[in-house]
Amino acid sequence: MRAVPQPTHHAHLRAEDLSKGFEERPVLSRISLTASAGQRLGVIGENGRGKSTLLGLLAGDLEPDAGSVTRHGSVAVAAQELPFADDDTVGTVLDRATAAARAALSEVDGSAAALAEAEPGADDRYAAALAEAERLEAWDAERRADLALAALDAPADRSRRLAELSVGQRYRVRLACVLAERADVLLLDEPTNHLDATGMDYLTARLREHRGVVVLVSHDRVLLDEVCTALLDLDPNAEGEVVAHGGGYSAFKAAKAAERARWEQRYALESARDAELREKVAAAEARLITSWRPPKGAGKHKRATRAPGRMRTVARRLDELTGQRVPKPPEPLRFTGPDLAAGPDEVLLGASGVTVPGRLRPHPDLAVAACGRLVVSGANGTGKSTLLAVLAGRLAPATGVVRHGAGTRIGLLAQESDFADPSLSPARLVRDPEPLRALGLLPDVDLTRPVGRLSTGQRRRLSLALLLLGSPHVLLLDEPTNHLSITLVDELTEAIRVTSAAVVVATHDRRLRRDLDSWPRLDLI
Ligand SMILES: Nc1ncnc2c1ncn2[C@@H]1O[C@H](COP(=O)(O)OP(=O)(O)OP(=O)(O)O)[C@@H](O)[C@H]1O
Repeated sequence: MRAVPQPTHHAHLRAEDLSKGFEERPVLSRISLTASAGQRLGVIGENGRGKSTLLGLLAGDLEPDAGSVTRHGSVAVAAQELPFADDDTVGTVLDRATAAARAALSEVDGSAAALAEAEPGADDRYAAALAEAERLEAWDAERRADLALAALDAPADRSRRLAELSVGQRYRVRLACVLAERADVLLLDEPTNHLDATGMDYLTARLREHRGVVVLVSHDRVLLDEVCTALLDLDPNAEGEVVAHGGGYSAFKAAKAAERARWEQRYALESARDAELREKVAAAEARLITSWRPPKGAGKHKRATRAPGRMRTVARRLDELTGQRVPKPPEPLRFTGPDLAAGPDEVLLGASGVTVPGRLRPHPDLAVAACGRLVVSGANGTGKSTLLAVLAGRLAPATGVVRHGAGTRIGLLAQESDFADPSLSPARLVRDPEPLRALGLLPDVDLTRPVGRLSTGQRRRLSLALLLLGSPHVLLLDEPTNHLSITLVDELTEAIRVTSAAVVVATHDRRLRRDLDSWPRLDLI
């Protein structure tokens, strides 16, 4: 008799003591987690902390150096980049996503035929096939996929080649398929990066109603708040442990700040106690050397020669105690926006009548004054990135004119960070690494690693650093929060609010839009 398939609520994911490193560098050390049906775990932490690596291990795409992962139920993954073959199409991804549903339907047909033939055990087989098809809502799989593709504004034409799609479009195709698949365990890496407001609402609703397990890596504070039942913080606490916090991001932020304050307080207290003890020991030692000289031949002489030994024992014991003390709280990377100049002209940048066929429709003219601010908004495909590329002079418009003020420096942070030679390190990409270090965007250890080995967020940090080092008078920021850690998003928001440079931001990030809601807006349609 065939086993009756497990219903979705038996979905379960368990990782025990997972460790993983690359090129002798430990990235994750002894991470354990458990997630059962109905639990939605957000994974957060600084860029390069190992969030994508953890998802890769949970998915079984990466082998751990130690530890194990147990999965109950089917798993669907949307990684930051979708690997694809040259001839893969939207249809290929859809077929893979609906394969289980199609198999379930064909089993229903096969077992129904067996039932009609009165084959032994056919009734059990038919019941199992029906249960599996119902669990997968298999009859509805194609329609669900179409709905998801439409809601996420992903290309629905089955014959479109993936190679011809943008990174964002490919991600949306993959995400739509993952959401339509009805897998038990969903593993999503930065799912909001390429979504507009409609897409984010759709994603949020699907995740909230998912009956299995969700593990998602995200910098999107609103998504973490609205979707997650717990957050796993990969930045270790005072005990060196990685722990999960119940609730969404707002609760976590408060708990994390309180924990950091306690850690700093404890460290200060233990350091003061330690210093006091050491002072006392040093003073006792000094007294011993300078003032206590018993006459030779006296019994006291033996005690005198033993005394320094005792002092050494005390000093050793003190060193041991120091080893057991709470470690110094790590100094987090702190990004401070550099002092950018306001620009040489009253109007630094202007555009009128600018269009690009198929990418950017007519829209109101725009003029960016010195110290000016502008938020560009619009659904996916309305041409925000195209407009920014045109404004930066990287793309020629088909109609209209773009005016750059004389001597005005314009810098663009594009959505994706591409580096021509991935073997070069950040330090080799600049003439002088010191200003790069001073920005506080990359730790020293990453300044000398090849760019191709850095994590996605670390590469985006580098792009941001290179942009700022050019001291632009106008900052054009295309989805600036994508791939960045939440801490840096907060710091960057503050920096662009106060900088003397003019700033144009295109973003779907709901929290950032709220933070910048006093800025003028240009809505593309
Ligand atoms: N294949 C690889 N070879 C060498 N180093 C790697 C490899 N994959 C990841 N790393 C390193 O492992 C660390 C963790 O990378 P990972 O992408 O998991 O981090 P992350 O927390 O997801 O980062 P981000 O927030 O920037 O996306 C980084 O220092 C990265 O450079």
